[in-house]
Amino acid sequence: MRLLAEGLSARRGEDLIFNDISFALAAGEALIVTGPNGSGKSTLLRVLAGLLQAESGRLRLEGGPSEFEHPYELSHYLGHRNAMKRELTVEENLSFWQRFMGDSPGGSGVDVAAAAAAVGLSDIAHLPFGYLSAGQQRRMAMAKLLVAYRPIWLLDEPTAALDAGADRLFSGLVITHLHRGGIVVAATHQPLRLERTQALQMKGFAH
Ligand SMILES: Nc1ncnc2c1ncn2[C@@H]1O[C@H](COP(=O)(O)OP(=O)(O)OP(=O)(O)O)[C@@H](O)[C@H]1O
Repeated sequence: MRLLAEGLSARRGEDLIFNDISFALAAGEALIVTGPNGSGKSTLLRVLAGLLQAESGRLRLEGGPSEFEHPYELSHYLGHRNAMKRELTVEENLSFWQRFMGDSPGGSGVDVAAAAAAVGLSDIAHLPFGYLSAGQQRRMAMAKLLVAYRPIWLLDEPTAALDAGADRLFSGLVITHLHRGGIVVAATHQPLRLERTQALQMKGFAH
C-alpha cells in the first residue's frame, strides 16, 4: 500500500498555510515533518486525518483495501491533546477507543492490558486518566495506537512531555509498526531514530 499526497494546499481563515505539498510513502516508510512554530505541521496532519479539508490537491491510497477511499479511514491520529476522558480510568478509555476504532483489514490490535504493559503503565491502568502525570498521560495516548490496528499513524509532536525512557519506548513502537509494513507521518522537533524516513521541511508563509 502507498499513501500519496499530490499538490496539497491548506487555508486557515484568510491565510494560505502551505501550498503544493506532495509525497509518496510506501509500506514501512515514515515522513518526518519539521519546521518552525506556526509553519503548518499540525495543519498538514489534520488534513491527512480528515479533520480539515484541503484547499486543493489530492490524497489517495494505492494498493490498499478497495473499500477505503480516504487515508483517514485507515489512520490513527495522535494530536496535541490525548483524547482521553479525565474521569474514566485508563482501562475504560482504552476500551472505548478499541471499540470505537475497530481494526482495519490486515491486522488486529492488542488487548487493553497488553497495550498498557507495552507503554510501561500496567500498575496504574485502574486509575482515572486525570490522575496521571503529563508524561504518563502521553504514554497512555500511545497505547491507543496499539489497541486497534490501523496501518497509517499520524503523529503530532508525539514525544512532547515524554522523558528519555518513554522517548525510546515510543521510537520502538514506531519502528515495530514500520517493520510490520505500517506508514507513519510524524511532526516532531525531536529525532525518532528511524531508518527509512523521508523529510518534509515546512517553511510557512510570511503574513
Ligand atoms: N483555527 C484556526 N484559524 C485560523 N488560523 C489558524 C487556526 N489554526 C491554526 N491557525 C494558523 O495556522 C498556522 C499554522 O498552524 P499550525 O498549528 O499548523 O503550525 P505548526 O507548524 O503545527 O506549529 P507548532 O510547531 O507551533 O505546533 C499558524 O499561523 C496558526 O496561527
